[in-house]
Amino acid sequence: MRLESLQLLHFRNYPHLQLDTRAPVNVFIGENGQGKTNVLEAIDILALTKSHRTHRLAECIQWGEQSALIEGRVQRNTGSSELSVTLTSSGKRAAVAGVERPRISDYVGMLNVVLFTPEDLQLIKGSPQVRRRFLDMEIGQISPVYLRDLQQYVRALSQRNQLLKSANANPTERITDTLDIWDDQLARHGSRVILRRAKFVRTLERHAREIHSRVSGDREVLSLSYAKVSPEQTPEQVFQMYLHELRARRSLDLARGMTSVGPHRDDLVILLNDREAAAFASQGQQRTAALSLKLAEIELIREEVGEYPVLLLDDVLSELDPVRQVHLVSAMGAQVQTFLTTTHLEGLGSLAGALQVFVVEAGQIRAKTP
Ligand SMILES: Nc1ncnc2c1ncn2[C@@H]1O[C@H](COP(=O)(O)OP(=O)(O)OP(=O)(O)O)[C@@H](O)[C@H]1O
Repeated sequence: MRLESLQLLHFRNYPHLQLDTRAPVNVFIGENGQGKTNVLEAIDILALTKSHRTHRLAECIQWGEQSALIEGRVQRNTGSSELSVTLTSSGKRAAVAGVERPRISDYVGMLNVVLFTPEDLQLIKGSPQVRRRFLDMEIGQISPVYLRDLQQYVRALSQRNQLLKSANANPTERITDTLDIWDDQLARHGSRVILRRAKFVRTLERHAREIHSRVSGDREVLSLSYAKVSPEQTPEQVFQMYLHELRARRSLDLARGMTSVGPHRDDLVILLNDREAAAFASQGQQRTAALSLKLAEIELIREEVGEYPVLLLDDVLSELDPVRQVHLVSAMGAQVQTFLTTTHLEGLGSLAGALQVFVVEAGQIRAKTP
């Protein structure tokens, strides 16, 4: 798929921007702080209605303005569509061809993106939260059902935690019956989230393993596992297992006033040659593993949705050594439309014919003619 045009209104440091982005590789070049990342952030929001930089989308509205608008035309095998996301201080609205989609899960997936930032190099070493977010963002864009299950899970979790806290503050309160109901709700939604993540991780592993073996020169085998759940288990089995764990930890949860087990605590475990990469892999090995996971995501989305996603690379080339750069660059262009930010064009020579270079300067962009 391709993002053919992008329009911004009062987004970050862009009062107004209109870009023709039909080229296979769109490069945004400029000094620091000029607005390169802002463009990728806008595309990320257009795709996912979320920003990788902030949870508070209102921060993206240009200072002094009331709202921001991101619009883009997406060309897919099935046809083209006009997408838009409006940000205001009170929330966000997403629309297709001008018609609002009140449920975000009915919007996400119209434009698929894989974003790779220097922070993604922390995927291996970072906290479990980073990896959970990675899973949620990626599964969310290929499965609207997953997004709904996750939302319902988060709601049930917050209710259960409130109940635990109030019981903790007031030990004489009888809450067993109510807690039984919330345990059931939590296990119902949570088991769907767990099973979907386990399935995603299994497919991701298949792609990542092959890519990693290539990038590491056949020296390393990458394996992934998630929450000790096998994708072959039935929903009922996972439900019973999770419910059992919730019951087993009930007194602990009551004492702590919070839920100690479930998808909000699970981790994606990444192994290199059967050893946990976070603990044992060198910096370089961790970078290779992160790169393999990102490239695997591209393949996985193609498998799931039938065409390649758009790749967004935020200042990541300069973070990789020449060997890893070559692997990343070889994924770009012909089939995978790519948007990247950089301060120099080094390393992109092989893509010369596919490049459209945009020069970014203080919230203004001009297309550089070859
Ligand atoms: N809400 C906003 N309104 C107006 N300007 C903003 C807003 N948010 C951020 N900016 C401005 O956007 C600029 C940063 O843009 P961006 O992060 O895209 O830079 P960059 O070109 O990617 O830089 P670097 O190469 O350092 O990453 C800063 O000058 C900042 O002041």
